[in-house]
Amino acid sequence: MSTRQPTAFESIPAIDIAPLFGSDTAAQQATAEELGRAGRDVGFFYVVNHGISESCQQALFDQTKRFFDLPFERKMEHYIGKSNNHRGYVPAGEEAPDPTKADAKEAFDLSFELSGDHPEVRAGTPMMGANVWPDLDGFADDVYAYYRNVFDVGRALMRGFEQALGLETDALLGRVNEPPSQLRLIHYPYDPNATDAQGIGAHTDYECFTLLRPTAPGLEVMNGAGEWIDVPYRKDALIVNIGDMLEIWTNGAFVATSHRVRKVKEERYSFPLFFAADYHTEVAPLPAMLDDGDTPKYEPLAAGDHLWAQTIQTFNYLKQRLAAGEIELPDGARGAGTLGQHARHKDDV
Ligand SMILES: O=C(O)CCC(=O)C(=O)O
Ligand SMILES: [Fe+2]
Repeated sequence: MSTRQPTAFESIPAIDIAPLFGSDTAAQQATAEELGRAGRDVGFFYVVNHGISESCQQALFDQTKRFFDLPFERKMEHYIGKSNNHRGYVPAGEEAPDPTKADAKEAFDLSFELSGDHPEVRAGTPMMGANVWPDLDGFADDVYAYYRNVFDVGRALMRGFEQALGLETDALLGRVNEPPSQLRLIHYPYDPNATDAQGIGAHTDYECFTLLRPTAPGLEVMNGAGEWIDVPYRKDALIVNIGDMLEIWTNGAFVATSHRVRKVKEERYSFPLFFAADYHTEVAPLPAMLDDGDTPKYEPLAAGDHLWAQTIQTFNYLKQRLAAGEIELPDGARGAGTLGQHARHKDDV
């Protein structure tokens, strides 16, 4: 696959997205163009003036710390392997994108909340349904309040991308109604002895894009020259990166940039919201993204099946269910880490 690479960038841009929430159409267009440049050249950028209050973010941090500070047995009461829609506590070692290198992290996974009588849930669509919540005062309210806010920022960005790409209104956002968009609460514990352990190995994200709020430095992204570039910590920003689905929709005009988390000397939390398309969306290069004579560079992908297949191949409890014949890989599933820029760089990292 010969798709574009990001440029040999040395830093990632910051974009003030306040105009996306206002009514000044010229300012909106200018912001959309900045988003477009960043999506094409870098695949990563900070967004500032995103509108999520500090108190909302602080409540998320406080609740997350309270949860991860619980004894292991209490956390395991919410073990993700007890859930039938992939919600709950992910102990260190459970998720292994590269089985030869364990990530030094634990996590708590939640997603778009759907009630048990929703048709998708009744139909048994993977990963759809209700969240699992620990019995901690205010945890569900505070964490889901952040979810709603960051999801709304994602919607505003999706609109901006439509504009940046010259697409019709709803060409992208019309496929985002009740998506399997996960919010992960991630904890990278401080371990002074594990100096060369990775926090999280190199990868691209599977969805349209990700909105990340870390609490400390450690994130690195790979530029078009194959060099790892540090993403300095900014308290006032969310970090946005393009994922596989937007790379495919744009026929490679936007790049899903590889990234990783290196071990840092401090305890670190991070909060990625993976902004996905609706489960049954077919993601394929959009006709409007093909110039005359261009051919699609990507096979179509079923959004939800792609997420589910990648998840099955990277979580131990799901690998076991697969081996036991309790679940099946969706038809046409791709191997883990075989798509986009990451697949091209895989041997370099
Ligand atoms: O923790 C971070 O800064 C990044 C996490 C990440 O890349 C991911 O979970 O996909
Ligand atoms: Fe990621």
